[in-house]
Amino acid sequence: MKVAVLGAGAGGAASVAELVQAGHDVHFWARSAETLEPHIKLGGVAYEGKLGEGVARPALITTDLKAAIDGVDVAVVVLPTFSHSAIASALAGAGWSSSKPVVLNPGHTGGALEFAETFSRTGRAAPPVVEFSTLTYVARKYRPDGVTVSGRAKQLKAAALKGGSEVLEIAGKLYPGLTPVADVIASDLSNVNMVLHPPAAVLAAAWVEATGGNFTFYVDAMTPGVARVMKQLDDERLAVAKAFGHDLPNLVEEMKLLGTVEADVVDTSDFRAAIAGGEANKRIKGPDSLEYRYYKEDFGHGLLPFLELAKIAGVETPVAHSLYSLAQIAVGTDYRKGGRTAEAMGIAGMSRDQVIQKVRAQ
Ligand SMILES: NC(=O)C1=CN([C@@H]2O[C@H](COP(=O)(O)OP(=O)(O)OC[C@H]3O[C@@H](n4cnc5c(N)ncnc54)[C@H](OP(=O)(O)O)[C@@H]3O)[C@@H](O)[C@H]2O)C=CC1
Ligand SMILES: CC(C)(CO)C(=O)C(=O)O
Repeated sequence: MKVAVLGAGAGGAASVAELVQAGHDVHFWARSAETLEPHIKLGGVAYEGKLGEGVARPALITTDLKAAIDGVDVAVVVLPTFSHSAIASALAGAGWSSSKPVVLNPGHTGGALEFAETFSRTGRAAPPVVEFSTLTYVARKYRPDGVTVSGRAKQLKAAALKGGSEVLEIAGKLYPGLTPVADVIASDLSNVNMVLHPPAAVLAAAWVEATGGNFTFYVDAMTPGVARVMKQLDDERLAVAKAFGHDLPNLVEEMKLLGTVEADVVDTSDFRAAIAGGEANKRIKGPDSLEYRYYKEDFGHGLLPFLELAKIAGVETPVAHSLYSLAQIAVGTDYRKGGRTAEAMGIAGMSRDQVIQKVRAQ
């Protein structure tokens, strides 16, 4: 397939590596010349880890969005989710067709809804949008022209707004291992980062500020108290999902499907042991400051849309509220500004049944 990969962070670089290896004709786009320059110099993306080792050479590397999407069958957005609205506007402006699929890898919580809402506000019908519940990789860019991939999701939840099974099939050809779920609310609420990051982000904020993140986030900061808060937050997530008609696995079971908790873990209620024992995440350091995406993205584009969905479903979520409020104060921000509100997702004022109807209408 002819694919535009939009984004040159760790996820975008890993995607280029996997898609080029699989024989797809890849156009690699990023907004800044500075980020792309090392890749242009190398002629591609150096990769190591779960995808093997080598240099993946896409057909085109460019900051010109029009050139990147010219003639492609599908666009894959591999960017922090706080940029989904900006990329939706940019794609609409660059002439993206309303009939060609866009894959959000990941969409996290509310990605497809926000993307479609922003695109349609430009006056054109939104294209089919497929969202993944999380990124297909655990990956970091330790060098400017390359990526280290320590995990590749085994089973990953995905759903589409418009186009249904047809566009999910296209996404599945690009990224084997997708598990289609009933609707985007089910994939929204399967976003593990929304549960995995906020408890330690808030409870270990002093540690982050004092050390610049010199501790392991999923081992050192996965203390018994953090794990207890995480478990309660996860129960709230499952309750909201249930109110929308979805029986979802708990966080540890979901991470087992992804492969970030080891397959032989039996006690899925012991969050601390299961998560700290995961090989893919084990060595990942804490955030270097309160500016890191765990503080921005997982609140403004994680817990915020979650709280909006919980409100619509009429489910109490005191732990999510507490973490959200404390993070706002600690970070000194208002997550609603530019955040994924109900309005941004195009579901403001809707009842639970109206939301279900909206996401299931093909
Ligand atoms: N990495 C991982 O292991 C995991 C990541 N995820 C999620 O996957 C997504 C991608 O993650 P990852 O690739 O690691 O993120 P990165 O932090 O590596 O991505 C940074 C890139 O995003 C670009 N960017 C930021 N804002 C915009 C914008 N408005 N328009 C265009 N480009 C933008 C930056 O561009 P520039 O260089 O110009 O600043 C930069 O190149 C995130 O949602 C993340 O939470 C989920 C699970 C695991
Ligand atoms: C470490 C990981 C992959 C957790 O699974 C993550 O969520 C991230 O870096 O954003």
